[in-house]
Amino acid sequence: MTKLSVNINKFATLRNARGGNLPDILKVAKDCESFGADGITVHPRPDERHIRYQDVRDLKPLVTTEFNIEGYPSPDFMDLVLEVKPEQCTLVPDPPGVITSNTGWDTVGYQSFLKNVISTLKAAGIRVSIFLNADVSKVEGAKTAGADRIELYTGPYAEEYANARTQPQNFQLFNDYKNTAFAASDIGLEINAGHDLNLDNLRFFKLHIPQLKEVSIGHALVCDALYFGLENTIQLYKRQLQD
Ligand SMILES: CC(=O)[C@@H](O)[C@H](O)COP(=O)(O)O
Ligand SMILES: NCC(=O)COP(=O)(O)O
Repeated sequence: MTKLSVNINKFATLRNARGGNLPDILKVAKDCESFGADGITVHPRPDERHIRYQDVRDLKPLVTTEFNIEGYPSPDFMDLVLEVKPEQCTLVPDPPGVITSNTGWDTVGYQSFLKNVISTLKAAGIRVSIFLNADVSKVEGAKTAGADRIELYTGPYAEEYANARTQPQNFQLFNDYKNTAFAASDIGLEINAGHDLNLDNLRFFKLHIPQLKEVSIGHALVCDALYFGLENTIQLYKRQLQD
């Protein structure tokens, strides 16, 4: 079964809208775990518009499943991750101020930078995943940089999946995801995926990428929780991830 890591960024967005502590994201994280989440993901951004650096520190002793911290490896981010020591760190090439993540790493151009960052994280015992587009040509660079896993950036998949309902013959893009996943697993990289996954598109992805270890899902899951409740929603997502 593929693991579900719940990204709790959007709960922090709601909390920050009023400046108080509602919802309490520490309680949210604990509740997600007790409702069945296999992990908790956070993506502290430089402007701290949702998850704050202090949230990450406060979450660490409470999270009993897998803690996954995502972000661009700036000096501040690296200090935080090395202090908190999550089970997994997912490196994302986001420039500061981007609305949301929108591409994977150029593992060729950033090879020596990634190698350096990844060796530092791995020396601290942290598993490293790197955010990658569905592009076979970037897979080898992920391996030589020292990553343990890749996280397939599924934003374009989600967009194409929605269109493919009316024009399934146009769903060529999915071959790129399959080829990238198989090329990665052939050289010993494990496969995560995330971004814009939802209750419509998750099952198809899971069924066609059998190596899928873990997905991290936030935005759509939080939107669904408004209608179905958090516990039901987590169970609905988990059902999509069954073998
Ligand atoms: C790497 C990735 O795809 C996620 O972290 C996603 O970008 C969520 O971040 P936001 O909640 O800031 O949009
Ligand atoms: N790594 C992807 C993630 O954590 C959540 O992305 P989204 O579901 O909020 O688009």
